[in-house]
Amino acid sequence: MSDANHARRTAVYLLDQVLGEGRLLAECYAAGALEKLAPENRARAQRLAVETLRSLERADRILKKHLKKTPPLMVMNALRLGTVELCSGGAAHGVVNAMVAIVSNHRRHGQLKGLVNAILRKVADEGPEEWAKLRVPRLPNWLRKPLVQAWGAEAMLSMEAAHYAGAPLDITGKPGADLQALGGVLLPTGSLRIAGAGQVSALPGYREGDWWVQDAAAALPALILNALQGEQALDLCAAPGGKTMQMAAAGAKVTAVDISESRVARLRENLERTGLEAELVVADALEQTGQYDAVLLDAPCSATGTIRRHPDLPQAKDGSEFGALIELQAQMLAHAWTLVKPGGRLMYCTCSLLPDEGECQVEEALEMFPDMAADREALKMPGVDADWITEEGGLRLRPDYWPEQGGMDGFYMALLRKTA
Ligand SMILES: C[S@@+](CC[C@H](N)C(=O)[O-])C[C@H]1O[C@@H](n2cnc3c(N)ncnc32)[C@H](O)[C@@H]1O
Repeated sequence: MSDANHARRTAVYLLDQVLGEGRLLAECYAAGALEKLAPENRARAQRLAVETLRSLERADRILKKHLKKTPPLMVMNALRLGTVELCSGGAAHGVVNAMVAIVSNHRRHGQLKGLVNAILRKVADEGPEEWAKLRVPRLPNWLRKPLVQAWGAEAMLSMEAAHYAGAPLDITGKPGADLQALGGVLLPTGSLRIAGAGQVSALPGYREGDWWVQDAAAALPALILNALQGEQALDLCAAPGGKTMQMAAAGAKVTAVDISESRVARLRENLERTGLEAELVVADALEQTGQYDAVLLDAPCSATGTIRRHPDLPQAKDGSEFGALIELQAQMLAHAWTLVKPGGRLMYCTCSLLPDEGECQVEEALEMFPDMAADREALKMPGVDADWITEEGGLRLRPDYWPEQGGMDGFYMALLRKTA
């Protein structure tokens, strides 16, 4: 099998895992799904799976016309991948033959190769023209409904357009690092944005540890917390460490806590590459003790703010985990508050679009703790629209913000000060 077909076959496997087993792509990669591929083919398989998931609704609409009944999932996914490739400029001959070969090699479904051939030939003829007329893919209803309720139908369509457009590469530089060789655009909040970056580890300054990958929205919590030279800072739920590195680079003495050993290993690698220092602790944030000037809690959440880069999430999940996450966030926020020195501050944030994981958590904490006050002034900075500041005093970011610059991740953050 050619390299390209190997990548395609792996992409079909990844689609089977996401759509059949409810697994996230990151879980599949961690379990070794890409191990047998050469590095350039890994990137190719990932890109094919991600593009197919992002365009799933469009592919299904085109295929529906040609299918009398839904074939087994593996065959359906091969058809989906073929359709996405054909409708985004793939050469008909190569794509059709590849998908036929992949299905014909399958132990149980090999006999359906004729069906795949017939359907993809039709798609090759008619699909590309139809594709352009189809609507921007919508989120599945389990997620669309609460988001429409929170932000309205019009905002939902803008967010879906942002999800479909995908995300550029944003990086955070070490203070004083010369990032000119990277090109890109300096965003008003200080992140550097690079379109069509290619392989990250091949970019100038990566090996030297001059910068790290971090969405512009994800860079704001540590900027707003503003841990200073010599301050004791605690990063709860820290891995892979974007915010730990920001605080360490600012000169704070950082303790970084995360429950996942493998994710802390990634955090350690990131610190080694960038030459930054932090004390690393593999533990449950709820067990952490001590008193700190600045605490950052990037609580585990639905991650619904990251769909631009993770289109697998709405397809693999169904919302059944939300209740437990919301409860855990409330517990973590209350515990984090006990770790803040009088006169100190807590940054609470989540990469979620759901108010239950952001606005509501802070609203309830403000009611519960009389010594807690939300600092609105700290949220004002170039590039941040005053309208994004919320009633309870947090900052709401959405993927449809900064549309001309290429959007941003969905995020919520609030800076909570403890009265001395
Ligand atoms: C949103 S990610 C953190 C991203 C990180 N702050 C950054 O900027 O790179 C959430 C993290 O919470 C960690 N986590 C989940 N439950 C935890 C717990 N009970 N205690 C500590 N960490 C936890 C996960 O392992 C995961 O690394």
